[in-house]
Amino acid sequence: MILMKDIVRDGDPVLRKVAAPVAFPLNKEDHQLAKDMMGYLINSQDPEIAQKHQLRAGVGLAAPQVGRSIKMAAVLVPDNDGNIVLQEILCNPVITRESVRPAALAEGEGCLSVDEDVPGYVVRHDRITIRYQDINGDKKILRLKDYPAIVCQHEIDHLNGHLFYDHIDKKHPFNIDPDAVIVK
Ligand SMILES: O=CN(O)C[C@@H](CC1CCCC1)C(=O)N1NCCC[C@H]1C(=O)Nc1ccccn1
Ligand code: NI
Repeated sequence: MILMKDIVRDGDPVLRKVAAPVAFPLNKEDHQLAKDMMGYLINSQDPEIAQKHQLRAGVGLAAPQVGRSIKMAAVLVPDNDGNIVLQEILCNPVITRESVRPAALAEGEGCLSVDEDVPGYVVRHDRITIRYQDINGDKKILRLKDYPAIVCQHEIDHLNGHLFYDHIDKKHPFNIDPDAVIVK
């Protein structure tokens, strides 16, 4: 079971590396890691389990955040009513298309690997197309917009050594294109 103590924090170089592609079939260790990463998200979104184990609720987790520099991330994305709209293990994900139109979370972003708050709009793309392989190595395509698109961009960033605050305008953190979608 992954706990907060297993989550690597900003300053550790692993968070700034470009992670290595995963090979299929996944070896036992990487297959178990995928299960454990999704398990963390499921546990963290259950108030009782999260409270018991002091887990910060998360909607995504990338392998570098648990010290493994491989291109694998788990996403478990609820809508505002708490219904799961995206549950997937993204292996070797590549964003093949991205809208010109920007989007940002109204509340800004945080990261389980970044303990301090960094205020400001994290400017991303409102719509993206992702090509990836699932846990079995099957090639998949995802076309996403708004919140699920933002979550996946945050996770794919981790696999390429980027953190959310890299996308905040230092001088004008709350400046954003008037055409941007502000996602609640
Ligand atoms: O790389 C992955 N991470 O760093 C975990 C992050 C990923 C999200 C941040 C913005 C887009 C993706 C994460 O989930 N959070 N960031 C820090 C604390 C809050 C938490 C969160 O947004 N929780 C949440 C939201 C809705 C419903 C349930 N829980
Ligand atoms: Ni993160």
